[in-house]
Amino acid sequence: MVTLTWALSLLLNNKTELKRVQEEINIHIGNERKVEESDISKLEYLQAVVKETLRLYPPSPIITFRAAMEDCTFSCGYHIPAGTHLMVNAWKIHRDGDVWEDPQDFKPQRFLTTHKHVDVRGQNFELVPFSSGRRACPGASLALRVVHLTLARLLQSFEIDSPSDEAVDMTESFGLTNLKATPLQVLLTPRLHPKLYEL
Ligand code: HEM
Repeated sequence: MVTLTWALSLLLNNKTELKRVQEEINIHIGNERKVEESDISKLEYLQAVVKETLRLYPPSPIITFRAAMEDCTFSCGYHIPAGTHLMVNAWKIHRDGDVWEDPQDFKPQRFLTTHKHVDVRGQNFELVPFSSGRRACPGASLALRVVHLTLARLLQSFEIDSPSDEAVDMTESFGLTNLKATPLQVLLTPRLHPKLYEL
């Protein structure tokens, strides 16, 4: 829910990207049937939007409860004695200007070009929304399936708009979970045949 809220907010503030995902869904699935889970692998731009959302707004921005198992010294000079309690600032890593061009900007395209091989599952340390290693999020696969399918269905089924002309407020809350500080309001207009909305 947190990631869906941020993804919709980002898309509302970047209408070209919103149209591009909807166009991709039109091309690969059309408007005669609903998007299914098996379609997601074809929706590369949608996947890039989800990655870019998790980069800019990782739901768990600080990864906590770690301790150094042995003394170690980083190449940059930091010495970490064994037993030191550690926290990883994923939010900061995800906006590191040495790794990401225009780190504050929403650019899903980067995951189809310069960062094509960077994934969110903990193998690439510049993008760790689910953390990494043996205590990484065990719900990552489920979360990714739900986020992709729900976002795809929403964007396929509805034109999405803001009730006002103002940009969506992107203020983040403080805390262990990165919630949007203000509620997201959206106007939904059906864009498919009425029979596709029947339960
Ligand atoms: C977009 C959605 C999600 C994100 C970004 C996320 C992210 C994370 C992160 C960063 C951690 C900390 C891992 C660490 O300390 O190294 C974590 C832990 C955990 N997550 Fe998730 N999570 C998500 C969804 C879920 C879901 C859907 C479930 C369960 C169905 C889940 C279950 C857990 C559990 C049980 C842990 C604790 C693992 C441990 O301490 O060994 N998460 N998650």
